[in-house]
Amino acid sequence: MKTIDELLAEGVTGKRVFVRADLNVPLSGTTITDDGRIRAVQPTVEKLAAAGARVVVASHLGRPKGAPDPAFSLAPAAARLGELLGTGVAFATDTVGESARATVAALTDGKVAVIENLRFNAGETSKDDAERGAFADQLAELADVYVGDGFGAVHRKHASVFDLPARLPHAAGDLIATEVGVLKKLTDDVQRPYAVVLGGAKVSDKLGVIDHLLERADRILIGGGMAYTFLKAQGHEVGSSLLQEDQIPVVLEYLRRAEEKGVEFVLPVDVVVAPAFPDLKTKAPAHPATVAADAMPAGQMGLDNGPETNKLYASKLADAATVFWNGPMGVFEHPDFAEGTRAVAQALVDSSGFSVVGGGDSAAAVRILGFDENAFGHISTGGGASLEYLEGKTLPGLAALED
Ligand SMILES: Nc1ncnc2c1ncn2[C@@H]1O[C@H](COP(=O)(O)OP(=O)(O)OP(=O)(O)O)[C@@H](O)[C@H]1O
Ligand SMILES: O=C(O)[C@H](O)COP(=O)(O)O
Repeated sequence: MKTIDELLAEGVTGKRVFVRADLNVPLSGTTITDDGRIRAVQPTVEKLAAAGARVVVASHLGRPKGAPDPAFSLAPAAARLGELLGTGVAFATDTVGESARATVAALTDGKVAVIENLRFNAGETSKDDAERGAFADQLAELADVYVGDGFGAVHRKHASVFDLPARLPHAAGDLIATEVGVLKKLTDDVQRPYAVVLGGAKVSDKLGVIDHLLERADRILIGGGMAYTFLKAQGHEVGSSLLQEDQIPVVLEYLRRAEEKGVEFVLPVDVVVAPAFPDLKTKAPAHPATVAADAMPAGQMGLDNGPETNKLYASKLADAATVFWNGPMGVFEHPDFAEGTRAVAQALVDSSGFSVVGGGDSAAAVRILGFDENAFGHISTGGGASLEYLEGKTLPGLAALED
């Protein structure tokens, strides 16, 4: 992969450089609750601007349905990037339309523009090569050079991640270089015991990584929304908790293989439940109750690990030489369900092993809960992306940058 410094050495002054970032930040309305992913791409944008490039920053945000949706506008992220750069940024209210073309045409050397959410266009995420390609062609008209630096999205075979770099001279940004450098350590030369903590809400996306981890990890700790498919598979009531019912045979097989291979597979022994998903805007009291994991009342929703689980997980992480953690242990955005996530973060801070925290919300969680970023070995901007990297999968957004 060409590095950004090699690209700069070739000269970018006056060139339009398209930076595919991952500005998929957590929002409460239009307020950014954690700007970590914006700060993570800032050095690449600054380097390019300082070298006189006309920088066009693009990203997805959330999962809109291929059409404009104000709830998923990138405007707040663009404004924050402008503040961080100290120069402001121009903002195009569409992605490849009149506003984008005019905004990019008006850029002068060293200035930065952000275009609207890539996923407002069906072509971005289309499974049809031709549809994706057609959208990539439109994006390519906005730029002379492509820089891939949205590590959090490199596992997506999307137009801006995979098809666009094939159409333009390309390089990898500094964030991608750093992320890949750290994750390589976990695949090439992992120090043992190696513990992996998995949680979060993208259960169907992430269950598959366990197949690979059973060959690599010494301990696998499950929490968050992922736990309930396992508890259900063991025959327990899970009420209205997040559940991937069709994956029950798969997770039963994981449990069987873990036993056969001597991989310690740890599930919650108690959970915090509530009658409904909490209101994250008002943070109104959610009426939580702690119950044993094998005695969840029907009609209740599991929203966090319980205190006994927190102690158990801390003990399993205390002597780990390496820990990879993706996915919050509960709905940490609400104070009634933040303890499980806090407990895992604290266990990593207390342990002397090397810890990697990966994922948009996981990384946001440790910062929002007040932990010092430097207390962790590495905070990755990629959740699904880092898991798929660890699985050894070919990541479309990295493959597209190689040549
Ligand atoms: N028991 C649960 N039920 C429902 N949602 C949960 C539960 N536990 C955690 N979550 C939610 O999971 C979300 C984060 O999950 P996700 O899988 O997106 O992790 P991530 O760190 O953002 O990774 P990625 O970068 O791949 O998105 C949080 O918003 C949190 O509220
Ligand atoms: O948050 C993430 O993991 C990345 O921004 C990718 O988002 P996606 O899972 O919606 O593709």
